[in-house]
Amino acid sequence: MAVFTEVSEKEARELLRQLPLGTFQSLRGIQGGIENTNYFLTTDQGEWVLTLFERLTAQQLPFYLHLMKHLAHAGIPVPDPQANRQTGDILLRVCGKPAAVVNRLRGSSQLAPAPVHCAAVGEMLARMHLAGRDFGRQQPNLRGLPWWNETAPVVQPYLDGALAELLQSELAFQNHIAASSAYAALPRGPVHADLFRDNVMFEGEQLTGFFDFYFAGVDTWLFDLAVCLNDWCIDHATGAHDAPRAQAMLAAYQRVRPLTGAERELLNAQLRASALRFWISRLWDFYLPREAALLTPHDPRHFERVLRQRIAHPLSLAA
Ligand SMILES: Nc1ncnc2c1ncn2[C@@H]1O[C@H](COP(=O)(O)OP(=O)(O)O)[C@@H](O)[C@H]1O
Ligand SMILES: N[C@@H](CCOP(=O)(O)O)C(=O)O
Repeated sequence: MAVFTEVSEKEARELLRQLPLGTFQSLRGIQGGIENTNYFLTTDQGEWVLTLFERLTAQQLPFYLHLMKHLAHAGIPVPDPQANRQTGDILLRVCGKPAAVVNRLRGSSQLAPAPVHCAAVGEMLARMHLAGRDFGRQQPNLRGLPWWNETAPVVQPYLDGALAELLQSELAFQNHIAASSAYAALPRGPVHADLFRDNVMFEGEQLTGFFDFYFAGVDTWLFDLAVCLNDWCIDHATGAHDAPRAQAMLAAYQRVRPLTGAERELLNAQLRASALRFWISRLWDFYLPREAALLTPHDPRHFERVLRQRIAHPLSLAA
């Protein structure tokens, strides 16, 4: 769980004076998440989520917050950042840190998804990709290939020989893929880039929202789909793909936006890329942790297993 910065009731009341969200009732630190400080903030008008950004800067944040606003206005169920009543700003400041207040989504995470949940995620993901096409701002995926190249040498000294070798060889493979003409042909746009089970809300089988856009960026749509397939459609104990869930997600995605030839060709390379991305970030969080009042780091070995599975058993696409 993560509360890196303690927010007092006084500071919350002060914040609410800037926002048209009613009067303070309660503030509660949220368990879960590893990047930012999150609180549930309740007023007489409803429930909100207050996020203090711990790593992201005031230069990076407008992309995420305006993307959420853009998608919310396009009818995609995502949290809508609330604006300062006087300045209209959606990037706020709390305890000296950049901050945002968004509406609290209904529902809860579906941590044991069935094919029907994977299909709902696939369909909404494709709708979100299409809705992002006319978003005007640009910011790369900050956890993309340049960050992997920069961070792998930092974590490598902590790994034994076989693991270091896997890291190096996969990174070399991904650099090779990124230089290919098929990769250049992949459709791109704003992507979520971290749409794991814990970043989607469901009420029963109904998807009620995508949230936590703070790893979003412009990247290939296929990478975003690969992130989802590697989390929603695997057996968590082994990392192996679960065919009914994977096919449900792929079919639902493609009913909205069929994959191009280049995407079909590179699906497995991007599944490996997504496993590598989260393996590196988990190694980084594990071996170079930050201080937090409430924090449970994620297990890096999980994505090492997922990567090995993706290399050994490519996923086949139905014709
Ligand atoms: N808009 C929201 N609506 C409802 N719950 C939310 C919302 N944003 C965050 N949460 C809750 O807070 C938890 C942590 O948020 P998350 O964005 O995943 O943190 P982090 O940015 O640190 O990864 C989520 O698991 C969820 O329970
Ligand atoms: N989903 C990533 C880590 C990012 O954490 P989140 O709580 O912001 O989704 C992982 O599982 O490694």
